[in-house]
Parts: sequence; structure tokens; C-alpha cells
Amino acid sequence: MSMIVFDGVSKFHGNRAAVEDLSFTVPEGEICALVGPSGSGKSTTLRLVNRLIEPDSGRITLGRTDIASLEPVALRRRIGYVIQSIGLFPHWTVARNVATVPVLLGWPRDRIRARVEELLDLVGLDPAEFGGRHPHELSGGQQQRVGVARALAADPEVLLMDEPFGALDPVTRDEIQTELQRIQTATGKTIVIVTHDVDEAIRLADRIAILRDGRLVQIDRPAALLARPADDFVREFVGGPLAGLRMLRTRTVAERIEAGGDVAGGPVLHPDMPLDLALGAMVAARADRLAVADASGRKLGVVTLGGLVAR
Ligand SMILES: Nc1ncnc2c1ncn2[C@@H]1O[C@H](COP(=O)(O)OP(=O)(O)OP(=O)(O)O)[C@@H](O)[C@H]1O
Repeated sequence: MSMIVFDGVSKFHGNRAAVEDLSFTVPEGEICALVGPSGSGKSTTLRLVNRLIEPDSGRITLGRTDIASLEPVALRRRIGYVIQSIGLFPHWTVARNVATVPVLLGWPRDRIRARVEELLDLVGLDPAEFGGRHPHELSGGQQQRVGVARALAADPEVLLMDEPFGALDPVTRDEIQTELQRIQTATGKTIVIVTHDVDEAIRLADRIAILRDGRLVQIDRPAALLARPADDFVREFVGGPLAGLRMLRTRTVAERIEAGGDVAGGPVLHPDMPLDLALGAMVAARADRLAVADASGRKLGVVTLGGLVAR
């Protein structure tokens, strides 16, 4: 059981609240994104979960256990933590870095070796090629992948990620987001991720929590947040002029397929494609409809410009 529940949690610095009266739930196996302006309390919220910060009031439970009743070290063994600055040990190989926690836990060598290979594969790095390198022999994106592999090494129930992809270029960021989605599908971890990037939150999260001045303003599924923002702040923050495109991002081509005949030219869309990309493809092809086919090339129908705005 790895559901996380915040119940009336506050943390003060002097008489200023870093977070105040936070109550929300991250269901087991879901990704929750914490977003909000700088200083709104996102990192504090995350670090309360692994007790790098202790609350002044309120309670956080993991599964059914009040985390205040656990030894911090025992708690952190159940939680992987990934931060932007990565924090790989520079003099250790990639394999040794990934093995950090299993070594601390005294796993047998064979089990550690097998686990390191499995994890490097999982994050898309060939163990034979990368296992023996040192961190400075990797690109930023590769280092970030090693950071994720290390956090997952002892199979923690929960993964906490603080701006993990903030320093990456858009292409690498896109790749590693795809990788994280794959890992989440494969492992079913409960993940809390802090991000400045609303598009990243919409792409990755089952639920987005919007923080402002240490308070939770709204928590909801991305599509619901865009369609029914609680107030003008949320409306501006998650959508603004991009709300329409971001709504399309939360839906896929599969949801808008219509029966249709032959389409002259243009790319063929895949049913898993987000609708904002489908719209982009239509604009680029100067077409008001494009064909949809599955991976084996079987025609499924069409998506039309009118169909995108219909519902
Ligand atoms: N050790 C500290 N002493 C005093 N104030 C602090 C301390 N740590 C955090 N704060 C304050 O608490 C508030 C929340 O900080 P936090 O780091 O959680 O925000 P954040 O949303 O993660 O910000 P950013 O996006 O800029 O990283 C801020 O106003 C910050 O200045």
C-alpha cells in the first residue's frame, strides 16, 4: 500500500508558512504533479514526504502508517528521490551509482548485478555500454536517466521527483518523459513530481495539484482542471491563451475517429497521438481531415477539424 495522504499539514519558517493546511491524497499507482509559481511550496511539500522537512502540524500517511512513527532511514528506503542536480557520485561508475541502495541493504552481489542491468535497460541505457562509465562521460540526459535508475534500484513504493528534467533540452526532455511514462506503466509506482512546466504536468500526471502561497488551490485531473478551473489564478496558470491546445493534449485521436472514406494525401495519424499534434499535422498538411490507421496499417477512419472542436 503506497497511497499518500496529507491531512492538514503546515510548515512555518518564523511566522511565514511555506505550506499551510495542506490536505490531499495521491492514490496508489498514480502520478501527481505539484505545480505553482516559484516559492509556492512545491519542494517543501515533496520533502515533507521523505521527512527531509518535518511538519509543524498535521499528518502524512503512507499506506496506513503515519510517517512520523517511522524511522526516517526506514521511511526513505521505501521512497526513491530524484532531484534536478542529480547528485551522482562522480568517482563511481554508473553501475556502482545505481547499486548504491542495494549495497547499503547488503544484497548479494549477483542480485545487485542483475538488478543494475535490469534498471539500466528500463531507463533506456545499454548496461554493457554505460555500466562501466563515470558520470562525466555521460550527457545530461543520460545522467538524469541514471538518477532515475538509482532511485528505483531497491524497488521503492514511491518515487519523489523534484524538477527532474528541468535542465534538459526539449528533445531529451521529451524522450525521458516518454521513458518515465513507460516505467510508470511497467512498475505502477506512486509518483509525486514537482515541475514548473504545465505541459509536462499535463502530459505525465493523473492529477495536478496547484499550489499558491503554500496553499492548495485545486487538485484535479488535467482535463478537468482545464475545463473547470477553480478560479482566475488557476485559469491563467494552467491555460491562459493555451487552454484550448492543452485540452487537445489531454485527448487522443482514438477518441475522435469518425467513419470516413479516402483522404487525399497528408500523413496518417496513429490512434494514440494526442489531439494537439493531430491539429498540428492538419495545419502543416493544409488538410481539414486526415486518415487514421493502427500500427499494422489497418485503416480506422478519419479525424476532422470539425471533430476536434465538436465536444
Ligand atoms: N529553510 C527555509 N527558511 C526560510 N524560508 C524557507 C526555507 N525553505 C523554504 N522557505 C520558503 O518557503 C516557501 C516555499 O518554498 P519552496 O521551496 O517549497 O517553494 P517552491 O514552490 O518549491 O519554489 P521553486 O519553484 O522556486 O523551487 C518560499 O517562500 C521559501 O522562501
